[in-house]
Amino acid sequence: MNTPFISLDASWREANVQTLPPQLAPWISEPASLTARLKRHCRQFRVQLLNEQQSELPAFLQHLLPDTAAAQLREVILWCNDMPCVYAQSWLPQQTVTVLRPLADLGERPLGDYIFQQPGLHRGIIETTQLDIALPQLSVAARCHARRSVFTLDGLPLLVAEAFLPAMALLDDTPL
Ligand SMILES: C=C(O[C@@H]1C=C(C(=O)O)C=C[C@H]1O)C(=O)O
Repeated sequence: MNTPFISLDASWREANVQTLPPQLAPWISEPASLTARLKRHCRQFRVQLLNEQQSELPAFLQHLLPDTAAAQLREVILWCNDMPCVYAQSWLPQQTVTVLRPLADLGERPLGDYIFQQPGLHRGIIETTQLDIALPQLSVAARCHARRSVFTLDGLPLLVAEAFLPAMALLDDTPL
């Protein structure tokens, strides 16, 4: 079984804006596309693909994506102004990818640019946690706030998790 770069097995709870750090609260509670919000806050935005492969769904995720035998794991870094701001890990069940073919090989196209264009998109609750993120190739080793949601596209599920890296603190709060 191929494993993700980073395990996001932690104790997740429904996001409560009151308990989130003020600077990150708007990002963690953003109901629309994180890609779109990041693009509004940086001059240069890009997706670095770390990993895109068939993988077994980890046991701690099975309650979120029930009846998912096989899934595509996608791991990316979202870069803003040449700073690594978000590590994202998405799990795309085979039955979802079979129907929504563009999900099979997004490469460096942002997942959000696709799913938020689709009619019939529904976002489930936003859960948050804090966990240790180590990305030695990016000289990142920090305890980070993270969020995750299950989306459905006309009933087809996918799970998206995002960890906010230390460079988020360097992003200008005001949109450009
Ligand atoms: C779901 C979104 O897509 C973003 C882009 C991702 C990708 O390209 O893999 C993954 C998670 C998000 O940060 C979004 O924009 O909200």
